[in-house]
Amino acid sequence: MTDGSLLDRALVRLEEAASHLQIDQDVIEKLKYPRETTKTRLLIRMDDGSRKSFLAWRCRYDDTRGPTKGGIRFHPESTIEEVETLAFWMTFKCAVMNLPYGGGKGAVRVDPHTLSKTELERLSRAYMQAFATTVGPDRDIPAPDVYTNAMIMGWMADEYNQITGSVTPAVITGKPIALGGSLGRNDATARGGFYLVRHLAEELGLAGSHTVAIQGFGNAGQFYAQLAAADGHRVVAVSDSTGAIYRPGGLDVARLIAGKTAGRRVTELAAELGATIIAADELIGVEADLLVPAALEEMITQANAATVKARVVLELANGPVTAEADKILSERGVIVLPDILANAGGVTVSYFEWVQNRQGFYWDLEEIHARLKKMMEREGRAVWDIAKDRSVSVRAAAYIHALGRLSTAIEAHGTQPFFAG
Ligand SMILES: NC(=O)C1=CN([C@@H]2O[C@H](COP(=O)(O)OP(=O)(O)OC[C@H]3O[C@@H](n4cnc5c(N)ncnc54)[C@H](O)[C@@H]3O)[C@@H](O)[C@H]2O)C=CC1
Ligand SMILES: O=C(O)CCC(=O)C(=O)O
Repeated sequence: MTDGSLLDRALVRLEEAASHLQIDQDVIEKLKYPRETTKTRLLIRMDDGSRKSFLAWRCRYDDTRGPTKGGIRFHPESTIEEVETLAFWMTFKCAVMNLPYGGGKGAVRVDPHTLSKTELERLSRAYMQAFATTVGPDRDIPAPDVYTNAMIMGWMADEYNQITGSVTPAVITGKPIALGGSLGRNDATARGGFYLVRHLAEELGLAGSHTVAIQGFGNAGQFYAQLAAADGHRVVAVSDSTGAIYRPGGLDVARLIAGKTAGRRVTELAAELGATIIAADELIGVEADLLVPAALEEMITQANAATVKARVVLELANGPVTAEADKILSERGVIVLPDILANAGGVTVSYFEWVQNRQGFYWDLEEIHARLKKMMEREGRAVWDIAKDRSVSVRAAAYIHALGRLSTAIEAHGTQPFFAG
């Protein structure tokens, strides 16, 4: 952990990108602060009849390029600062991909694993009751993030419809297919990263079969493992919040996923998969060509960056590499494909879901995959070219790419006052 808040540390990337562009200072001033963050307490009835309250937030960081968009996280350590930083990253992610959105994010401070299904449903519905006037298909569109999923999005969509007396599927994305969810949203985050790596494989030195280590084995991590294994690569290490396992010859991904789906920890699967249990942090330094952080922020830091052996880091998580770690990795020739590009497949297919909801006409899976691939390749190539032309990191290039679009939009809005919360 380094100085300043998580948002201060994230803003370093904005300042770096700004130094490469002729940007009006007003643009930077606008992007340095969240436009609006609402905090509330959700009071829900527990199954034993008691009442319990949970802190909850929704941040609309910047809506210059369109309604704010971003997931809702349920995590015991969520903070307002984390929500605002995640919303800042969403602002840049949507701009990198040229999606017609600004950035937002939400969270509830809760460990959802301690709740029964009915308590979880009451909490999800309470979140939507609290933020029903914040969200809206033209205002702010939530989606899943850590420890939330399609079922929770379905409850929230249903609650919104009951409150407004309408059927408005475009208010939230990542819904169950039966409620207007899009085909292909489930694996979109991983698939976007997978398309990016495949497109840049030659440049990254990853052409042909390679080995992969994945930190975090949830939505993003599991689907990445599945896609990589199906493409002939070896997944040699994975971790979850309780530990990590390693097998240089490759793990049986199908059995791993089946085990996790049955509620087991990765370490509980080690023996039957012929894998060794290693310390969670050791996963960062295992022998693998590609390291995929797919858990939480600030996992690769000054303290462990020098142990990374991979030649490429694909950030499926948001903010997994600190600025100090970035520097160490860059000095060691490790290429980092940054979160605002690498994990943008999720929000891109969320955008497709919103478009389909609004037009009332649904695409087949081939069309979703083809559109996602095209967009990841187009924006990925543009970012890569900026990195080469300007001799900057891929992260700096992604911020430059996004900031160009954001500043054009902010300037096009003119001198109207804006309000920062
Ligand atoms: N789900 C989505 O569509 C998107 C997710 N992301 C980001 O991807 C990351 C993962 O999100 P999801 O896969 O959706 O969450 P998830 O809730 O499905 O899975 C999270 C996984 O991380 C593991 N984990 C938690 N703490 C850990 C730790 N300290 N060490 C190792 N593993 C740990 C959990 O055990 C779980 O396996 C987050 O940073 C999220 O913001 C980014 C874009 C879209
Ligand atoms: O799918 C979305 O709208 C947002 C996903 C998200 O929260 C993220 O990309 O971090």
